[in-house]
Amino acid sequence: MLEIRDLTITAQGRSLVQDLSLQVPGQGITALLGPSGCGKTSVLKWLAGILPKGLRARGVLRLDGRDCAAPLPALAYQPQSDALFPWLTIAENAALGLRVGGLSAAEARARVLPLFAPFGLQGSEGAFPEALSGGMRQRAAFLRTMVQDSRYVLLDEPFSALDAVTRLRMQSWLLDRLAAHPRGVLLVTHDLQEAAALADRICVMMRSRLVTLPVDLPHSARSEAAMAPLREHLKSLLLEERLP
Ligand SMILES: Nc1ncnc2c1ncn2[C@@H]1O[C@H](COP(=O)(O)OP(=O)(O)OP(=O)(O)O)[C@@H](O)[C@H]1O
Repeated sequence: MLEIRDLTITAQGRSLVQDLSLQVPGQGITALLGPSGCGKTSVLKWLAGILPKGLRARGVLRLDGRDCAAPLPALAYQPQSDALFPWLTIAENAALGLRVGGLSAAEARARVLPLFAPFGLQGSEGAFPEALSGGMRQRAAFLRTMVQDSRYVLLDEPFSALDAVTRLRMQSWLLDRLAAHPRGVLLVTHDLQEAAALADRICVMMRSRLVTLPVDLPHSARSEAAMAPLREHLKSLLLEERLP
């Protein structure tokens, strides 16, 4: 279990996140929703140990019941921007996390290349990021994150640049991958449909509290109609939060 306790993030004395406590179980998807600017990305950056200089944080991070400090090798992080290195090929970018983790170039390449076809990236192994569309770059960044063996994965709007069909494909790939290799995912998304389709629990960041909603229905039973009441509930929570 990954736990955040009483996290407060401030910028120039202004509080962005106030006393947030959040748990991410070691299996399944925890979706994190909230109005734009409520601090979701900042929470992920704090977990990843890369909070920008202008922000200050106070809070406790616990892994399996022990206090610890970011960055943790147990966490892989995919930022909102694809953060690919322009001077590396897509295959080299995709293999980077594994290389940092200690694999040789050949071993890392052997792990990432089989994923190029399911990710719709076949043929672009030797290309540089500037030659790819935004959606392709986002998939390359997703590949780089998911191919790592880390126990927890932090995903900041990983499918936002994808067209509807590719997004469904990647979401389905993620569920299959998690079924085969269980790990804990913290997924920041603005997409209520995505949260309802994927998450095992949904956390909504409100100004004064965090609302956590378990989603118990099996993924196979989550038709749009079946999930409509949950989406409406989420929508009303988010609309309520926007009121003055
Ligand atoms: N480096 C920084 N210095 C000062 N303020 C910052 C900095 N980074 C973010 N902020 C502010 O912190 C607040 C939270 O930003 P953050 O990106 O974490 O929110 P978010 O919920 O992820 O937003 P979105 O959903 O739009 O991506 C915003 O008001 C933002 O302007």
